[in-house]
Amino acid sequence: MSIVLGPNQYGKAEVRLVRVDRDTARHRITDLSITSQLRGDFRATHESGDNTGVVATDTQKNTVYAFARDGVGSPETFLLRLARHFLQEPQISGGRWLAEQYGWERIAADPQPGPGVGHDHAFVRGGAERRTALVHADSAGPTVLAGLRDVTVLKSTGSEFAGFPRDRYTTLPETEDRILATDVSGWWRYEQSFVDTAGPEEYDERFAAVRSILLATFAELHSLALQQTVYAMGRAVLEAYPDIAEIRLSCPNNHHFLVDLDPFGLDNPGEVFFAADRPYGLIEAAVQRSAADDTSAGSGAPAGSGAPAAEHPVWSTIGGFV
Ligand SMILES: O=c1[nH]c(=O)c2[nH]c(=O)[nH]c2[nH]1
Repeated sequence: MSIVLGPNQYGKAEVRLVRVDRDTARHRITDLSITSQLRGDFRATHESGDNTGVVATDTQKNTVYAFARDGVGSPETFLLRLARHFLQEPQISGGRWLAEQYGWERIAADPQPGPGVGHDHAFVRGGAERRTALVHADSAGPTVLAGLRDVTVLKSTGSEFAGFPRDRYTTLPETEDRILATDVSGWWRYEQSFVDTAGPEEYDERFAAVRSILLATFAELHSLALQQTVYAMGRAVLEAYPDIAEIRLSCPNNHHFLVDLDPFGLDNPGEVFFAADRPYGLIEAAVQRSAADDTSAGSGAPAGSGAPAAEHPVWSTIGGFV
């Protein structure tokens, strides 16, 4: 029997970085949690504790803070900068750099705030929502994913669920009018053409645009199933942006059950709900370009087959849909 070291990576997880841009009196806050993980030839440290090639996780953390002194830019460009830096070491052949960004809004300084106003240097944290970015680097170069997590949305009508099979365990009534609520999380992958040319502004603008498309589609589509809504949201993003190769979405179905008010002699015409927190439906889907349209490397399916492209290696670093 021979035992060998398999795939491995190491680094510092969840480096909390808050950067204040204070070049004018109107400050800007960038609040990030960054994880840096290096891959390469680290057999010596695992097998014999020889740390000659090990860039300490503490050094990785310090590099994050030192680089932030020059400004962060967008999460994507900051991670690309870290990746390029660490890849200069010959023993490092790749890695994975992840950012989660928390949103801060300006506190309204005026009781009747208008657009573009708000306090210069006092902020309130947004909800659970985070913007995410991931740079995965290997011998093929860097791949960039952008995403979001836990964007909580609800529509109070415009959603049905009916036509599903019934067996002896089925109790769910069919409904033509229900609340549809979810926390949208997902990742999308930029084509190399976008990564080669985009700067921080392009990443920021694109993030905002994709988020808007996801929300508008959720709002506007009359939903016959959360599955239909999820697919439509992803589809709308790919239709709007040819340089987004693929998007993966994960959406819990945050059930709102109509409360039976009959025992109290009351009707309930879709007005009083119990918001359950678990169990919840979990609807996940990748929305892809068919192999014939996919221009990225590694597309394995036969051209013109209408089949999805082969799985890009970056997805194995996510460990699921998000
Ligand atoms: O949109 C839905 N999709 C389902 O698959 C499902 N299953 C269920 O019980 N409720 C719902 N709602």
